[in-house]
Amino acid sequence: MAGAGEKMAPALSSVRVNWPVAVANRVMGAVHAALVAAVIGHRAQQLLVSGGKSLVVGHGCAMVVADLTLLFLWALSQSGLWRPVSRVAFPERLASRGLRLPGVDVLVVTADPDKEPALGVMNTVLSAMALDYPGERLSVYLSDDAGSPLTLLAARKAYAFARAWVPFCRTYSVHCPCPERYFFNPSGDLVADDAAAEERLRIKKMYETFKGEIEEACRKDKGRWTKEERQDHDAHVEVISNDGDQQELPSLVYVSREKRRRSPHHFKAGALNALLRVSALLTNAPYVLVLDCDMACNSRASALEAMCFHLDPSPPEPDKKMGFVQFPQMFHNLSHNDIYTNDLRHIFATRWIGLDGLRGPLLSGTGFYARRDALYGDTELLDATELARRFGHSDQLVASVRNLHADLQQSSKGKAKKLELELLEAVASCSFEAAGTGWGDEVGFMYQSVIEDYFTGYRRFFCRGWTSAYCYPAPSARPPFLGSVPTNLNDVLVQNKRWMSGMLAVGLSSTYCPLACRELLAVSVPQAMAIAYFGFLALYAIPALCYATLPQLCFLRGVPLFCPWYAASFASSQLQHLVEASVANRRLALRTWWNEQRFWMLNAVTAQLFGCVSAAQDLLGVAAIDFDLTSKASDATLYHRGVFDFTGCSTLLLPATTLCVLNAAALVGGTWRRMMSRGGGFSRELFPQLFLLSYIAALSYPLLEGMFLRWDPARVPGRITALSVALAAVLLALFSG
Ligand SMILES: O=c1ccn([C@@H]2O[C@H](COP(=O)(O)OP(=O)(O)O[C@H]3O[C@H](CO)[C@@H](O)[C@H](O)[C@H]3O)[C@@H](O)[C@H]2O)c(=O)[nH]1
Ligand SMILES: [Mn+2]
Repeated sequence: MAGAGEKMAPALSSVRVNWPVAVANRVMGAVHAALVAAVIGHRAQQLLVSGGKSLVVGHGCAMVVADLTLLFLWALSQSGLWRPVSRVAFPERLASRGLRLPGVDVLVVTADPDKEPALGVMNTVLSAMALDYPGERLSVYLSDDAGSPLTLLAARKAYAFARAWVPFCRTYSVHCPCPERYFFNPSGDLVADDAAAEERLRIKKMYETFKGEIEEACRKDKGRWTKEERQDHDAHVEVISNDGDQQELPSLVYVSREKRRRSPHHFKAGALNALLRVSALLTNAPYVLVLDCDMACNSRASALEAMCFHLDPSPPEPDKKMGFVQFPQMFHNLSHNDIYTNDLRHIFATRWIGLDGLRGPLLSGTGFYARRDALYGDTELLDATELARRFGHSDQLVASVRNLHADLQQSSKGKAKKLELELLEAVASCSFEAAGTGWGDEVGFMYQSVIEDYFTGYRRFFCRGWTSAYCYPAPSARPPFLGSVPTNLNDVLVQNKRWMSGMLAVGLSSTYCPLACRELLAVSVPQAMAIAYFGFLALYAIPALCYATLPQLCFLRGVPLFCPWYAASFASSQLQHLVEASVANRRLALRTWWNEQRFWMLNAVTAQLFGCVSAAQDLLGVAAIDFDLTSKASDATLYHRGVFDFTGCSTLLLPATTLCVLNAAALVGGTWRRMMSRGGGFSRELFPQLFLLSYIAALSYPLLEGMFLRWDPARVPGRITALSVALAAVLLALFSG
């Protein structure tokens, strides 16, 4: 701490706790906890006085399990609401500090030129090259897992275009570094004077030519490469830039690691680790920015902003050891009526802000600036033999690890060294890791989960005492990065299933369960809870299944299931949800609330349910979890009209459609039976069930409509509808008495 009177340099960032929201969250949390305790107490009492009547006991026990699971998940989720904060970075103060900016290696990953069109990937590459950062300290590495000549060709062309684009962005202080968006979707980023306008037109023409060429090449390339060729190819590294006359331009390096069908490639984490090694040999920057191929920079400021947190020697929380600075995932193709809740509001506009007030948000796969040495783990005291064992047998690589420590603080590395291509390709080969190195376990991005971001953030950073910061833009500021969301239901569910199974595999792992991780519990219990919450998220499938069957079957038989406390705890959980969504949207967010309720229910009995199944198979060693790539090229017309697009939906949707038919049938059948019964009408005790069934019917209307009222090609596939009706009929016949 500076003594009184001592002049302190202005801080590079500030942090403020949002107390009104924190207090509101805590009060609502306390009320909800009390109400749920009352529900569970009441249920237990009912079971005790039931005298062992088997029906009541059966239903009662299932509902207790459902409610305890809900309570467990809810309790874990609360730490992300406890202390929301907002941060501001002051990059303009960096210059006055006289700090040397460290090098940054940008790691961009792509895997499939059909699902990830080359033009989009190149826009991401170009946007990173145009970041507001000294060109000689910025390098962009593109990993192409398909080893596609098209992507390599596109990268060469992109570099040629960057020679005009990057200087243009710098000269005219362009805000949007992504050319496609700058030229065709400008948002307040047009240059004013004539000379600038002329230059803009010239660059735009160049961009159009570049775009035309890429699109033409894509057309020619379509279908030329088989899946087998993409899974089986040599390593290829090409330093596209690095010529003498372009000192100021960031270098661009194309890396296609070797892939062999027999050798596990560990998906994105494997690709990132190959990039870490190649970049260590060439530029060895102390910081890396990771970008998915569809997550383009939308502001040029993020690199300097991130450095405000990494470099500030007197941050507001001096004990923090900043491992990475995470920016939110935001998306350019969101619909106003976001029926698939693609904006991930729950994570990026709520939980991460809350976790930032504890020890920082979780690593989110893309849009983060991380310290290379933190990704490497503790290496400072290791001797040469141990370094070679962990990092692999490359003298140059081991030397780069050593150098990293020598000058982390002063390092301004960036210019690529001249190296033999064989050296670079050797570290990108399958055999390099296969030789029993620590990659994927002790070093780099971790392999044990397909959700490499979640797992790496947790094990590599938080367990080892590193913290993180969340750089969420002010409402008036440009989103720092913009990615793309899947636009049909099947893609969304497949993506969610991967997340759910990957996270649950960590949650259920006897070695890695966050609630049993001593290192983590020692630094922060709330953070362990938050990490565990995501690790167990898929378990929502269990209560969802109970709530989608038991109340329905009991309603048909006229058996009441809920006490009045249920209504109160249901209302309180809805209120919490509405407040969360409204705080995030800065207005009463009824539509967001409704869309999220609906998608939550749908997701629970599809992606989360199948996520549980694949995590269980993974644990038992029956089948490994796969990384199904998300398509970035699906038709978005229906999504933008707010209509569910069921194209391609498969068995993944079946539980949802079956349960929705069951619910509708129970609602109609149960009401009919009550009306026809002697004395007619409902007993008061059945009202909560009547309400629940009606609520579920309203939420699942798009499914019912997609099965029975739509005839367009994007309706629920006929065989899924037929199967659902048959399954629901069997369930009703078996259990409705
Ligand atoms: O074998 C692979 C598989 C994927 N990728 C790349 O990984 C990125 C993410 O894949 P995507 O299909 O877009 O997955 P998403 O579900 O959209 O990604 C989310 O979920 C991932 C974890 O499952 C995180 O890594 C991502 O950052 C996060 O945005 C893309 O650039 C892919 O090209 C590879 O390089 N190699
Ligand atoms: Mn993606």
